[in-house]
Amino acid sequence: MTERQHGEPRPADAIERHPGAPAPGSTIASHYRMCVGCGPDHPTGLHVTVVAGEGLTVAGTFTVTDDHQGAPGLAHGGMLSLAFDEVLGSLIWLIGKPAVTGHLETSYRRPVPVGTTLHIDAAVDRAEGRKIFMSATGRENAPDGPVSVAASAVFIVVPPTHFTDHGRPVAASELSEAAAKVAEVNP
Ligand SMILES: CCCCC/C=C\C/C=C\C/C=C\C/C=C\CCCC(=O)SCCNC(=O)CCNC(=O)[C@H](O)C(C)(C)COP(=O)(O)OP(=O)(O)OC[C@H]1O[C@@H](n2cnc3c(N)ncnc32)[C@H](O)[C@@H]1OP(=O)(O)O
Repeated sequence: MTERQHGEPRPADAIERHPGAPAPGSTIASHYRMCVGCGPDHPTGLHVTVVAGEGLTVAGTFTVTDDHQGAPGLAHGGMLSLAFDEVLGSLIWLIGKPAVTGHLETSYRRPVPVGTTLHIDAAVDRAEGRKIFMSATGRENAPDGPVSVAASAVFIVVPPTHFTDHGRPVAASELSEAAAKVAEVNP
């Protein structure tokens, strides 16, 4: 193998859709019922929904409510960042490897009023070793609406034991089928 010169970018590793990934057009189930990003049982969470796209892409939605305000009537930037973390994080179900957010950058382009539905398109751009580089855009009220927020992220692939080593014991009923499989929780 030829040695890389100083400053020469490392070649990207191949990264592909997992054969067991949810089919394009199908909903990616919330991984944990009380997740503040996607959990259906969280009283004030974002209730983000995500649909698998073609290749390594997903499309998510987040509707801003009074629970998500920073300035009166406007979404808090941290909540918008959370929505992006959630949608970007759901790409792991297409790759079929557990990964956690290492770095997340959000660029706020327009204020997002309460009542807005953000349409968030996210994609895997490339991989380098355990690092997965991703990006996303959030558009106002329609898949082709104006871009309100853009984000990029580096997720790091972790062993499945990451969640059990650092989290708490969990019952399969709290997790999606896919998450229970990752966490190796028996029903
Ligand atoms: C929540 C799940 C509950 C249910 C459990 C069951 C199953 C669930 C399965 C999946 C979860 C499903 C969905 C989740 C969806 C949405 C949630 C959104 C995602 C999150 O909300 S998740 C929480 C926030 N997140 C964290 O809680 C991470 C805390 N942190 C760490 O746990 C470590 O910090 C770690 C593991 C990141 C790295 O530690 P490490 O020791 O394994 O890695 P190491 O140092 O060897 O680095 C290896 C290579 O990554 C590069 N690297 C390292 N850190 C980097 C960084 N920060 N930025 C850029 N690059 C970084 C190095 O530079 C090196 O690169 P190179 O190889 O090129 O040198």
